[in-house]
Amino acid sequence: MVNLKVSNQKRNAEHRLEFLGDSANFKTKLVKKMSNLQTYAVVDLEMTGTNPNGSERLIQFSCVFTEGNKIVNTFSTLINPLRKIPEDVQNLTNITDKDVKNAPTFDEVAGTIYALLSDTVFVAHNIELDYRFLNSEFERIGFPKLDLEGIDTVQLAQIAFPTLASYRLGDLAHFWGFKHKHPHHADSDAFVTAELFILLQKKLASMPEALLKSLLKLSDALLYETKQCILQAYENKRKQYEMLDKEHIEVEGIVLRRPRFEVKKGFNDKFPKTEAEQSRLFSGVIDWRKEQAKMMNDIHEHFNGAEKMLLVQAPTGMGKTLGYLVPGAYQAQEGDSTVVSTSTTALLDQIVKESVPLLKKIVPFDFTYEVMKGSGHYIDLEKFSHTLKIPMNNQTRLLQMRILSWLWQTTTGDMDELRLTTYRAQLFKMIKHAGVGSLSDKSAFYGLDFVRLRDVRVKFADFVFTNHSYLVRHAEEIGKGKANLILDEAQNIPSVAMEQSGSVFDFDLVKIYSDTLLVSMESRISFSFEGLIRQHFLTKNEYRTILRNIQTIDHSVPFIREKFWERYVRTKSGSKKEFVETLLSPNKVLGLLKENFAIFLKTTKAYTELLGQMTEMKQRFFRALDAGTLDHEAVNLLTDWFIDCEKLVESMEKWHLLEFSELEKMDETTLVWMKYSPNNPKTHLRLCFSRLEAGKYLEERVYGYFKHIVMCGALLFTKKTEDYTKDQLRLDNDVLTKRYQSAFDYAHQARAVFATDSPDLSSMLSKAEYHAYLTDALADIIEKTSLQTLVLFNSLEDIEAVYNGLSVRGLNKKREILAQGVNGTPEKLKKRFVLTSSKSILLGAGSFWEGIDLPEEKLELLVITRLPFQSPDSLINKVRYRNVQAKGHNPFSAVSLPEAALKFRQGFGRLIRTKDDHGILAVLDSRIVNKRYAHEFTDTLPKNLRIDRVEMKDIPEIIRDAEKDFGF
Ligand SMILES: Nc1ncnc2c1ncn2[C@@H]1O[C@H](COP(=O)(O)OP(=O)(O)OP(=O)(O)O)[C@@H](O)[C@H]1O
Repeated sequence: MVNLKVSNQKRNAEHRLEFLGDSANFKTKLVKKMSNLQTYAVVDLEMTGTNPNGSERLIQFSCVFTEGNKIVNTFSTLINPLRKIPEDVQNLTNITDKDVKNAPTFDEVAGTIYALLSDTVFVAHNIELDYRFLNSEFERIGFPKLDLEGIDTVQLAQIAFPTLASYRLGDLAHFWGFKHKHPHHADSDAFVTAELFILLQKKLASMPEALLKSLLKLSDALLYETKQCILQAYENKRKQYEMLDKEHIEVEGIVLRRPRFEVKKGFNDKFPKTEAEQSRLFSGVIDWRKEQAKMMNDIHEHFNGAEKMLLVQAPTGMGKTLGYLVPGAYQAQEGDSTVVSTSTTALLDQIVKESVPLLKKIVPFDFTYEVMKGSGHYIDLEKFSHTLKIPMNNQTRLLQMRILSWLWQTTTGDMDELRLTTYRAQLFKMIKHAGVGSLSDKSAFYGLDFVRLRDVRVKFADFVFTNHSYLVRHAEEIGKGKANLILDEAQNIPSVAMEQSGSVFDFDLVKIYSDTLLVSMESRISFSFEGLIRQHFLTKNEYRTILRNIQTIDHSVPFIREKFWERYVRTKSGSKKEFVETLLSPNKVLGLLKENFAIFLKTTKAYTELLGQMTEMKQRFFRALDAGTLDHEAVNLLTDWFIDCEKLVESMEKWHLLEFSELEKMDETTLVWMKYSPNNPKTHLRLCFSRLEAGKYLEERVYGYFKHIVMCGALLFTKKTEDYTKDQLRLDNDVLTKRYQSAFDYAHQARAVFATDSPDLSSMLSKAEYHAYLTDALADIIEKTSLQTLVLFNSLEDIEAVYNGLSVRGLNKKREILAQGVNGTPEKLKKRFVLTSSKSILLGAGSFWEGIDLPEEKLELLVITRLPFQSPDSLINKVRYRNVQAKGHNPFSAVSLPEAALKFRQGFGRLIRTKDDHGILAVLDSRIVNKRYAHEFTDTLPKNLRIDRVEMKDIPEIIRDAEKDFGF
């Protein structure tokens, strides 16, 4: 690293280069230039802030030069900004006022930097910020703007490695093990970016020519001259005349892996029952754990016995997943497949990414598995291929490039692999799979379709991994009467079954979408459907019938809505409630529709016809795109029209629930209700359907399709809730049950601290006050401790509010704070949380309470913000409670309290995952101390766990004390 000592003199460019004191290097540079070897200047800047108003100044400039994929020189200098560096920037960069006191000012080094960068290509991680900032600094002191080609390594990394959880420099450096001595220090950031840039160029060079060609076609959308990297890789490949390897196939410019069907080799290994056999099998991979071994043996025996059901209560962190996977794998040689269903997709992801690779190392034979999710998770290749031909904005083009690169690697086509924060982009609506039934066998992609291939492979798979919501809808096709079923966290399946059988018909959404379509179709101002008729895309008559069907829906759905409103909505003026739910019966709905029979029939006919017309139009559109018979405007118009029409059709999907035959089928176990805003007759009116009781549904539509079923959970029920849970799961009272002991020494591995003085939450004045209180409490803990922390919440709304509160205080600049729903999906956040090199804080709800595995230093402090009572206001819960009441029980003590206590115990279970693990639990809700039911929660915790009960202000102190005990 060259450290500059500069004089105040202005120097000319030649002078400045000599000034580097490395003239030999300068000469070699010139020689290389002449031989056309491009020099890249990989730059990183640190500044007093990022405010774009021209008030911020540079505090460090660093640059690493690369040529031919090698680092050839480096340059770095601190810069005196002639002002105070804000505290948070000093913390982030570790550059203090003292460090820059004797450094040169920008005026003094500007000439040198300018000369150094001339004739190079400017490379940066987030080029927009660095290039613009540097140029505005030059302009400020009277230099001309730099006119360099530029490359952005963020975009290149997103294309070259499309499935990473994060593209932040620190995370990428950590992922590849690049040395990053001082993150957020420009010299080390520039060095790491240079290493990354070299890696990215190598990755591009490894891509096949056909893929590079398709990427190149879209690459005008990239920032600055980032495209050049793709062009260069493509040109090099073209010169090599390399054929596409046998593993891949190209269809219409999309490079895909050739489908492979693994032929299973016969094996005949006996299930290891004894400690000696098991220890031999596990050796070098996992430990032999007594209780886990017992569980394996019990499940193996169950799979080979006569009983259908087995309940397994295995304490958290015991290794339940391998406890059922090992016997499942051995069952494959009996010709049985094992279906494993988890309660969330985050847990599904965890099994596939973490437990399956372990299992592969343990068992001495190979096994196959398939993951089953709803078809909407998968990409429809035909649809994606069409989007490549349609005009798109730059953001979408970048996404398409990432998808092209991902398709070169993926074997599943599951878009979750892309780990995007949201899948809300319009592109995903256009390319998501709508099920095998929606495919055309004439498509060039038909034989390669991911969902079709998955459905073929699943027939031969030894394991099928799915989640409860997919299982309850597809049990017949997955189980086929011969598979065994493992229900992980089985206590959750009744509510999933209830939810899945539920549907909503939103009258007003239909009206919104039909209005939008009519505006575009009836418009005479802009280019309209007449243009399509002129281009012979459709006839005038076809246009009229499509328009008529949409108009029918547009008139008659609101008409029926009014009938429901007039008859059943009871408005109470001054009601504070945002929404009211009114119970109806299927019979009442049927009666009202019968009174309006003619209009109901007309709507059904229009909807059915529109569905057919849309499919026909789509096929015609794709043919026209291939033939190139439509002009640019027509393509745009139709693309928008299809998106709007798709929305209308989707909003009408549940219309079939109003079919008389459907309504007549509904018995007393189906609940129908209306949901509306009582104070505003103009807001959405929704008709909701749901099952009241899950047991019958599970018995008929799930259990029947499996040979043996194992229901697992940490604590499926307590004495008090046993009857209720068994009733919900439709289990006999004397169902075979196995319980296992925990192997952890909680007295030495964990500590807990409870707040005694949190305000009574029910009497707090507003949500905002609760959020402010919680933000204060958490900020205090975050500022005074430095542990890897998971904070559990009961709602995403609370997470967002607290995250914003912590950010306003600047805490997210000191520690990485990951917030579910703000920074990404649970899967993505978990990966970031586990990979991150610094001690971060994760704010999570839902799946973070149960099943998520964060061993040892990956979780040191667990904060429970509030006892996890479910909202009693949702109609489903109201009805559940009413049913319990009707049976003579108190709903609070019989359902809501025990459910919350079990969830609380699950949450605590995240803390200790191995024998060497240590952790601290902090509960910020003083109901766990003060309420008469507090013991219901504490009883679920290990008996020998040390618990301190202190005022909120003393909690950080206790945590620090425990921190010392555990040697964190
Ligand atoms: N025999 C073993 N030896 C060492 N590590 C193990 C063994 N069995 C499992 N593990 C590890 O222990 C951790 C906990 O396992 P698992 O995720 O199956 O927990 P669990 O028992 O299902 O708990 P929870 O109910 O909280 O989900 C995992 O990291 C797993 O890889």
